Amino acid sequence: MTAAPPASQRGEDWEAHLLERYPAPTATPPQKEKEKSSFRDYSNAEPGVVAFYKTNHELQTLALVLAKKEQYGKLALGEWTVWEGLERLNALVDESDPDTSLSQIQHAFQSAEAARRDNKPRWFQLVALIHDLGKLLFFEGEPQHLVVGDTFPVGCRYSDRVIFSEFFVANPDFHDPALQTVNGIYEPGCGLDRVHLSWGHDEYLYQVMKDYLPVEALYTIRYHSFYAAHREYAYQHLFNETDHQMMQYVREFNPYDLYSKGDPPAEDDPALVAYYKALIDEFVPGKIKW
Ligand SMILES: O[C@H]1[C@H](O)[C@@H](O)[C@H](O)[C@@H](O)[C@H]1O
Ligand SMILES: [Fe+2]
Ligand SMILES: [Fe+2]
Repeated sequence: MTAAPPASQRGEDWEAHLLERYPAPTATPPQKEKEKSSFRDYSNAEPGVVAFYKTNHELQTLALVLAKKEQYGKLALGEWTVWEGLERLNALVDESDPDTSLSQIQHAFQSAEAARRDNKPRWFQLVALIHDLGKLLFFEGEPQHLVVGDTFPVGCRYSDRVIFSEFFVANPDFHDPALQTVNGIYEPGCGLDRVHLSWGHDEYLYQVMKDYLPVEALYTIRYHSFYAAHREYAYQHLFNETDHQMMQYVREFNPYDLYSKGDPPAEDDPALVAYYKALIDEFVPGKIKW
């Protein structure tokens, strides 16, 4: 492997060298198709996954979500590059996820490589790489139930299409009639932008990336964990026209997030790293506020 030239001298030659040294993977591993139904099988989930959702559903109240939005919306944690963020994630294993016990940086590469293999646009590949980066809130001291897992609206009736919805009975909001009508504190058709989802890595990373990425990318990041909506078609009464259109991007992205968890982990290859560092620099160069 040739050592990377300094950033200022990396032109087309360097890119060409990378592509030659590290061509985009071509064939999708054939065994993946038949395994699709075995992902997100919560009925056979480990006790840790069930315990995670019990805590998550009990503690994520409207009041807590508003407080976390206020706290982290200031982006006052520090300044670092996206790559540094990815490196921070390396030590995290997601307790809510029945499908992977790899580190999050491996998941980031698997997802991004799957997108690259299918020749998805550059912004889509970047989303695949960084979509879970908000999980670094865990390293700022947040417990996993405020960082990972599926998201759901707070401030209105819980849908039974949210996984483990039986656990909502222990949430204080469940016993507040004003928060348990179909629309709750929202106007029908108000649009998801006005709806507060349970706090976690999606909303946080959306806030961090707001000024850097195209709207399709931001929307995908913000709602990728909202399975009740993008997979189960719940909460449509809160959607506006934009949501109906934009949710297609989330649905298009989902297989690259979910099914890539069955792919072999990426090799430790400097050219792979260089490819993704260049991709990051294209959209989010240098240090940004977190
Ligand atoms: O367990 C997973 C994991 O935490 C993902 O990052 C999140 O996006 C999914 O919605 C969740 O089910
Ligand atoms: Fe995620
Ligand atoms: Fe993910």
